[in-house]
Amino acid sequence: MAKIQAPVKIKDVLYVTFTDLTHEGKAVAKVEGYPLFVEGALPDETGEIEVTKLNKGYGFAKLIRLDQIVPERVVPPCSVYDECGGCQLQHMTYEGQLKMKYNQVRNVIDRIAKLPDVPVHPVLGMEDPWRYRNKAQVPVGMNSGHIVAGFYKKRSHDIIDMTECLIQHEQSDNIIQKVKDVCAANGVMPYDEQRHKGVLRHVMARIGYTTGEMMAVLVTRTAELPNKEAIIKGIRDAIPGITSIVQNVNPDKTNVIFGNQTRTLWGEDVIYDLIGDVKFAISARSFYQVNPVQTEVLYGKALEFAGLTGDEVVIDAYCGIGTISLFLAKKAKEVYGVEIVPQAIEDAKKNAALNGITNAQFQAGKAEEVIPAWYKQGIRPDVIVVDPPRKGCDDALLQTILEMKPKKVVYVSCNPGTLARDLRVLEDGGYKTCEVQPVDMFPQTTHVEAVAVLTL
Ligand SMILES: C[S@@+](CC[C@H](N)C(=O)[O-])C[C@H]1O[C@@H](n2cnc3c(N)ncnc32)[C@H](O)[C@@H]1O
Repeated sequence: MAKIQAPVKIKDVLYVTFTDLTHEGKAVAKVEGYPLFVEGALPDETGEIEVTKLNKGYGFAKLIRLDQIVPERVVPPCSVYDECGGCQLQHMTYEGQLKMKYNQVRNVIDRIAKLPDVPVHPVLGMEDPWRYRNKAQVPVGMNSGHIVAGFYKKRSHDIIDMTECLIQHEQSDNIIQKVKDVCAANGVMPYDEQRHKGVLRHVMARIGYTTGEMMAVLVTRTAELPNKEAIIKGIRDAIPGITSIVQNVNPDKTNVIFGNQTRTLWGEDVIYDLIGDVKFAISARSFYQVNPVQTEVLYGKALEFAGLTGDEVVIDAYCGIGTISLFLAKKAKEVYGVEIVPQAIEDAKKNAALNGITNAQFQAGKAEEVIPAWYKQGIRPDVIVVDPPRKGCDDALLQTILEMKPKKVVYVSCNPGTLARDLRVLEDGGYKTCEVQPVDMFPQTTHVEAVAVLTL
């Protein structure tokens, strides 16, 4: 194996100044230009670190002590912040988080898209950046004779028992605790991953943010749920207002949470929620945005950027359950949505019907294959909205957009790096990026979404 060239050795203890924060929330300390990534520090802080791992071109170190700290540093309010790994920025003020996310987007728009003159607006953050998630799913296990439910400890499958998660809706905490207690009281054994024995594997809680409807999902290894009727009664008694209790069966030895079989034990098969004035039916397995408050902010921006007057043909590529399509349909002449997951397309069609929307059509398939076929059939969109997964748009789709020449492209992105890469392709093909608006969908974590608008 080639020897790694680095100016430091494993176990070296160094005094450093941190200069930057990576998109994963790790601080960067450079030694003779060689970057070391360190958890728990912030830019401009100084302190002692111990080198733990060396790679070609970069390494890792652990923080021993901080010497000078910055005003952006706060005490993380969550008691299991260091162990859990679900949040990465709780040790930073919310203002500091928004500034960091802005820099992240600005940086790639400058460096990768090569658009230093394009305005990137300040990040649209939340008034209250806590308790925003509408879906919680946690593993269940046994620890010292007690049933525990919580999150996997960083880089392990040890379950941290927790009674609250500060980014989850309060009712999700309640549902998880009560389901755990009721199952324990009725002799339901938690799943033992090592021996592939036991019953209860995961608990999921879903909340309809605007309707207050609540769903509890028990993921079990066996189809049979011991003391089923007592469990249903126990959960209903313990959680007044619950509207749906569902069982999902996953008999496999796997890290995948859900199995293929889902049945409603009591109540409704779905809960409902609203984004703007569009109603969505959400089943146990449906994909649905997890931060409903900021989803409305993000889609509101996409709608504003699309500038619809009612006469436009719109394509929504990577449409999921049609959230953006249905949000736009009320202001457009026609909307065509395409999505790779057939079940999501079924949900999109149901949600269109639920809202009496008749000018939205949906097709299952790859955006990069379906949209060129639509083009051949003579469909000429005025606006194309794309909301791809983290890897960004397929190049074949970008080339089709350049051929179709819609007046506007609205790009919704969960990964600034691939957004910037794709903006460059569209710019080289003749589009102009007018502005970029980052939106904070996931406070306390390092993720940032952004929406950009391009015109011809
Ligand atoms: C970031 S999500 C956006 C979902 C939706 N716009 C929303 O806001 O709920 C990206 C979606 O793209 C879908 N997807 C991934 N690759 C795809 C492809 N090649 N063609 C079409 N859809 C794809 C995923 O299944 C996922 O639903």
